[in-house]
Amino acid sequence: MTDRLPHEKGFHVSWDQLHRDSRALAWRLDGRGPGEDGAWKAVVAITRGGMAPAMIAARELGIRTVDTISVKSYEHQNQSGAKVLKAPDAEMMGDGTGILVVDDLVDTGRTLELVRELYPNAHFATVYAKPMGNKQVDTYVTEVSQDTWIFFPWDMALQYVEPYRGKD
Ligand SMILES: O=P(O)(O)OC[C@H]1O[C@H](OP(=O)(O)OP(=O)(O)O)[C@H](O)[C@@H]1O
Ligand SMILES: Nc1nc2[nH]cnc2c(=O)[nH]1
Ligand SMILES: [Mg+2]
Repeated sequence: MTDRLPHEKGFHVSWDQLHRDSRALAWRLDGRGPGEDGAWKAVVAITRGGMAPAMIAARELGIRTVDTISVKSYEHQNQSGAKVLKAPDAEMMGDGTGILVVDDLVDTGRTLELVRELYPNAHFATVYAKPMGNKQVDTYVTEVSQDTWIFFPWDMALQYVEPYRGKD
């Protein structure tokens, strides 16, 4: 995106790391919902990146009601450049009370800002957060600097590398 700083650093997340961090996120949220015993009503994943963390969190917290919201961001000059392509069940969502909205990360905060406008009482959780967007998140696990690009396991593959001293 045009308003993002250049990314000087890379933060590479393996499946194992993502699993551990998503579990840590779930444990932080345990018992903090508005229901009986602090239960949450449902988990809503922001697709696509939120789906794996949301699945892991739903499993940890014993939540079987899982829905999705799909947000597409546009690179226009105006701030209203994000659009909902697929909304979760309206009756279930209400104003967001008791709903755990999960995404993999918050960067500028634009995606969460839009979802928050729609469901102001939902709880917003991400695994990773950058400073520009972290005020949009209620709970997160790890903060990385704004000039860091996070590489997720679904965007990577194992590759052969030459030995440090070159081939024999
Ligand atoms: O805080 P922001 O600046 O809005 O950026 C964060 C969003 O960007 C990425 O999703 P992306 O839109 O790239 O789509 P994807 O999840 O389908 O990969 C990421 O998964 C977050 O949803
Ligand atoms: N994979 C990935 N997607 C993003 N979308 C916005 N910021 C990021 C990032 O750091 N990594
Ligand atoms: Mg996303």
